[in-house]
Amino acid sequence: MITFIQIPNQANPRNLNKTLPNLRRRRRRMIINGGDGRSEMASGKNPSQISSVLSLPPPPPPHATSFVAEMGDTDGKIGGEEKHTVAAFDINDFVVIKEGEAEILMHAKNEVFYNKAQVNNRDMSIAVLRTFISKREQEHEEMLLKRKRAGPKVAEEPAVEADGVTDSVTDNGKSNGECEVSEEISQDEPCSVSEDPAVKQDGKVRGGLKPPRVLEALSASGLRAIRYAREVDGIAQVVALDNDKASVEACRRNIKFNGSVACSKVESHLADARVYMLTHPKEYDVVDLDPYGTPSIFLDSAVQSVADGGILMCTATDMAVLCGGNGEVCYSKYGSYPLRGKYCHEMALRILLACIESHANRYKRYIVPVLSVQMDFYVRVFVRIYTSASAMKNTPLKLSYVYQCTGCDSFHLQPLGRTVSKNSSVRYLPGFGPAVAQDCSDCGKKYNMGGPIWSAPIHDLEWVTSILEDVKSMKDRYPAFNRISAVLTTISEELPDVPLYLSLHNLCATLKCTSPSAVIFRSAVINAGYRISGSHVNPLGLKTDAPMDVIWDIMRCWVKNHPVKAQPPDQAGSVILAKEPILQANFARAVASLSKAQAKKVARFLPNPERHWGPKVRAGRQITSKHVSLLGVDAVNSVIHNDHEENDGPPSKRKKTEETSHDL
Ligand SMILES: C[S@@+](CC[C@H](N)C(=O)[O-])C[C@H]1O[C@@H](n2cnc3c(N)ncnc32)[C@H](O)[C@@H]1O
Ligand SMILES: [Zn+2]
Repeated sequence: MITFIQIPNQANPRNLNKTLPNLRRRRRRMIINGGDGRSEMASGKNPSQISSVLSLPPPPPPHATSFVAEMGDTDGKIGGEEKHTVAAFDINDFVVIKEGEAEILMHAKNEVFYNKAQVNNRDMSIAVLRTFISKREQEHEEMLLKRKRAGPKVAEEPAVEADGVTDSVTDNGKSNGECEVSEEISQDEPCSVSEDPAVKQDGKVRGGLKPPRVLEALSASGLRAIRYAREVDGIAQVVALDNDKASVEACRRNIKFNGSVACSKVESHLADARVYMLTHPKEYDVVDLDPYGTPSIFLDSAVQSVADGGILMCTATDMAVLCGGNGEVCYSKYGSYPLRGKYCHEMALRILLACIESHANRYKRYIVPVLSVQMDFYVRVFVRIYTSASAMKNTPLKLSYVYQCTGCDSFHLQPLGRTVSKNSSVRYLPGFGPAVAQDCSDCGKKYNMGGPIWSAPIHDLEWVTSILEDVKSMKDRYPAFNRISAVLTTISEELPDVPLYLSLHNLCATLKCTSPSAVIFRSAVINAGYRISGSHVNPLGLKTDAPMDVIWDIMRCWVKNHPVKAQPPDQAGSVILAKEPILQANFARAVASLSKAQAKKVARFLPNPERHWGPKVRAGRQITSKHVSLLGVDAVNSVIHNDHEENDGPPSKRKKTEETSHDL
């Protein structure tokens, strides 16, 4: 049985109309090719299913019942020359999964990792990649202008990048997925990679700037790599690695299945990503790490493989580790101690950033985060990487330890370093400490100390605005449009310089009082002269620059009007309430107590689109009852009892999920 599964576009079902011209074009190609085109195989094997998804009349019957791909050997050699073959396979063993413009073949045995829920992750990455490409061009143009202004000598220099490659490319007049060479790629020809990685598809002249090369270091089925190649204009090449033979075979099959643009741009190699990245220093403008669980073992080589000004995109799904489930494990992997505060998901992002910075610093490099997202069951950060021994000295200013009270959850940050400026010179010194007394000044209990975390901004708000605008301008091209635009909207309103957030519910739990509404609490903070915003990480999270004693004073004033039952005197809440407030809180509604998005009723947080929207166990692993903590009782039962309708992947193929079972 062959099945065609399409990830629905949450934004607009009309997006299917966009697919029609492509399909018609492909169908034409199928006829030219004698009915053996790749995408048509699916329609050929099950015309009614394909047609029902795409509302087309049934395609002509195929004359082939199996698809045999000739793609060279899989000896793991790295380099573009070797022939890639995949053994003959029977199309009947596969289902076709469509996400964005990519279609991948998933084998019934499901030996290769695929998680539908990661569509949010892939869409967000595509959005960042598009913005990266346009910002990079903008920066290059500004640099050329600067050179020109600097004087004729410099201006006359050719627009050549550090490694001396220039390019001037002409348009082939076709967009991704519409390349005329479709007919030329016959099944017995190997997928070829563009000889010149500088060749661009969109034909824009970029004044000597090479189009970017992307490394998808942990590629599994190649879905992500293929989406990058087909959906993002201006990419020169995507190299997809995996150290698993079945994944590389699947990736090569999928590259071929996706037609000429994928074939000309995506290369797949069997390789240990760590070795590959180490041996390709500063070669990739974009490096994407999307591992099972922790990325920690890949970071040292990844930061070396990114070109100057390039971008590293990195996922971590070991949230239990990053959120303090096992502090010592987190320390061994990331070099930071996590705390189990309500803000732990943001702390996870900041631990990952601090860890990447620390690896970058080893090579006189440093990071600039452009977007850092906690979504679904993982964190994903997008950081640019630069080399500068002097800029690197600023790192301790961007890191802090966190003191968190064991009684009332008040938290305080202590930066690792500080600077003293005298005339034009700057001295770098250790931070002053301790930032807090031995016992909590609010409730008298001890502090736990965590970190160091990245305490500088985790997003570049100009980037966030550009990404959001770009996403909105092509909403039909993002299957997860609703979700990613909601996340980006919330991020765009976050206070950029406040590292962690408070939980209003947690404050009230400490005092055992009823909760003011978020609007009333936000008004009191604003009326006291401080700033406050939401957090994309938690709908109940509140970021503010008001110090903890002001926050507690506001709550003391609230409790005066909303009294609580008497509690034992040694409890943190009782100690806090025993003090008279210094500040008299004003709860009158402040104009800015609702964010712009809230005022306009723009979606900021969305529920998961369906059940079991979560991580998966490692490819090929059998789901057993021990995965309950990761996947939930329903999901495990549905797999154990073969209840395929409950599953969000291909029937009986849900055996692959993440090893990180224990990680959530
Ligand atoms: C979570 S999956 C990647 C999913 C993929 N990025 C996507 O979006 O669908 C992780 C992949 O990393 C591969 N992998 C694990 N360790 C590796 C290593 N040292 N080098 C290369 N690949 C590795 C695994 O075989 C697996 O296919
Ligand atoms: Zn306390």
